[in-house]
Amino acid sequence: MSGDSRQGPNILVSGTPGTGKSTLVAELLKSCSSMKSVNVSKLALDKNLIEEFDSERAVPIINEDAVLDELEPLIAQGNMIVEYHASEFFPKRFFDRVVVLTTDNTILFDRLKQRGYSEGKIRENVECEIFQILIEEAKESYDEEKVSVWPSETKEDLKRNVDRLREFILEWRENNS
Ligand SMILES: Nc1ncnc2c1ncn2[C@@H]1O[C@H](COP(=O)(O)OP(=O)(O)O)[C@@H](O)[C@H]1O
Repeated sequence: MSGDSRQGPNILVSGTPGTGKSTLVAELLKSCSSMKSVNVSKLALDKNLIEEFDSERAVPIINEDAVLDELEPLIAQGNMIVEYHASEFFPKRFFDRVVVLTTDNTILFDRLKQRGYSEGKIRENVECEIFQILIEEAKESYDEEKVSVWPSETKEDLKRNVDRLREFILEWRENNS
C-alpha cells in the first residue's frame, strides 16, 4: 500500500497480553484525535467472527479471513491503530509501522494475576514473553525497518512510547502529503 490516498499511517500495536497495548492505544488517542483504533479481539467478538472456542486454553479462535474482510476498508482509510497480540496473519501491506511491546516477566506475571487469569493462562503468556514469540513473529512477518520493540513497564515508558508514535504519525503525514 503506497499511502497515496490515505491521510495518515496504519499502525499495528502487538505484544503478549498484559504488556500494555490497550493502555498505549488509549493514551495515544487522547493526544492524536485524528487516529482511530480497532481492537481485533473485540471486533471478532462483537461481530461474531469466531471460528471455535479453544476450551483447553480458554481462548476464542478468530475467523481470520472474516476479520481481514472487516479490517480492509478501515485500513484503506488510513489513520488506523490496530491492536492485537499477534501480527502474522495480517497482510504485510496493511501496516506502515509495527510496534511490539515487551514487559519484564515478573511485572507481566503480576499484571496477569491482577487480571484474574488462571495459573495456566498466566504461565502460557509469561512463557510467550520469555521466549520472545511475538517479537520473532513480527520480525518474520514485516520488513525489519518497520518493526519496533519497545519496553512497556513504567509510566515513563508509556509516555515515551506515546511520543514516539505521535512523532511517527506526524512524520508520515509530512512525507506523504
Ligand atoms: N507502561 C506501563 N506502565 C505501568 N503499567 C502499565 C503500563 N502499560 C500497561 N500497564 C498496566 O498493565 C496492565 C495491562 O495493560 P493493558 O493495556 O490492558 O495490556 P494489553 O492490552 O496488552 O493486554 C493494566 O493494568 C495497565 O494499567
